[in-house]
Amino acid sequence: MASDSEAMARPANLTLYSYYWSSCAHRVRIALNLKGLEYEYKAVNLSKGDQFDPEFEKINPLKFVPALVDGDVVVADSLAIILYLEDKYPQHPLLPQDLKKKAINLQVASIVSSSIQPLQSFFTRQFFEKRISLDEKLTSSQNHVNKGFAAIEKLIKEIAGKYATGDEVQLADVFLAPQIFAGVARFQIDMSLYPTLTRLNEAYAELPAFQAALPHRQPDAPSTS
Ligand SMILES: N[C@@H](CCC(=O)N[C@@H](CS)C(=O)NCC(=O)O)C(=O)O
Repeated sequence: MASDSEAMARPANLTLYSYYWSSCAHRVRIALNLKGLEYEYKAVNLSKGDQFDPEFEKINPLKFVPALVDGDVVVADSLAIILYLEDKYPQHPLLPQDLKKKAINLQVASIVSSSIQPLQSFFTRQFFEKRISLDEKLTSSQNHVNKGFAAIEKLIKEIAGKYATGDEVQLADVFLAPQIFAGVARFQIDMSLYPTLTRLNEAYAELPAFQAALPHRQPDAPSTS
């Protein structure tokens, strides 16, 4: 097994299957940037149905982005990918040693990835497409995002420093930044309800690793001109 220093020294051979607008892929882009890992970006155009291509299905049988290929390792699902990166590339650790802080980081990541994003997602909204109106869809997404944000605000209010669980950027931040971005850009969430999250979001905007991961900075983002 490679030691930590070997893993850090070895140039990575990483390919990320991503879609610029995917909040799940956005998380992985931040983690890769924080760890200083270069990667090849392979766009999977979700609006055109590229996720259903049989070639992509070989990479992720669930037909979702993100998926990561690292040499002979193929891993899908943002949390699994980021925990894999954490083990293999320990530079810029995303999980603190402190057990309480570590638990909160995992809890925030899990709230975002299982109790917010799947309920607001394109897939769920598409299922309801013909059954409920556009307004009802937006309200439903907003309710799920607000429920999750209210819980996270309470969870981290006392423990937050410059970032969600202290003065280091950790896993919770990697999951929060894309969810806040999606909350504002897609679901018009009133962030004034969440002063801690608002403050954190302002701090994320200053960080190059977060800036470079933004949807409009990706190679498959539509040109604005
Ligand atoms: N739990 C998975 C969820 C992945 C997921 O829902 N991906 C969305 C984009 S954020 C997707 O690929 N949707 C395609 C579709 O609904 O067909 C993760 O965190 O990676």
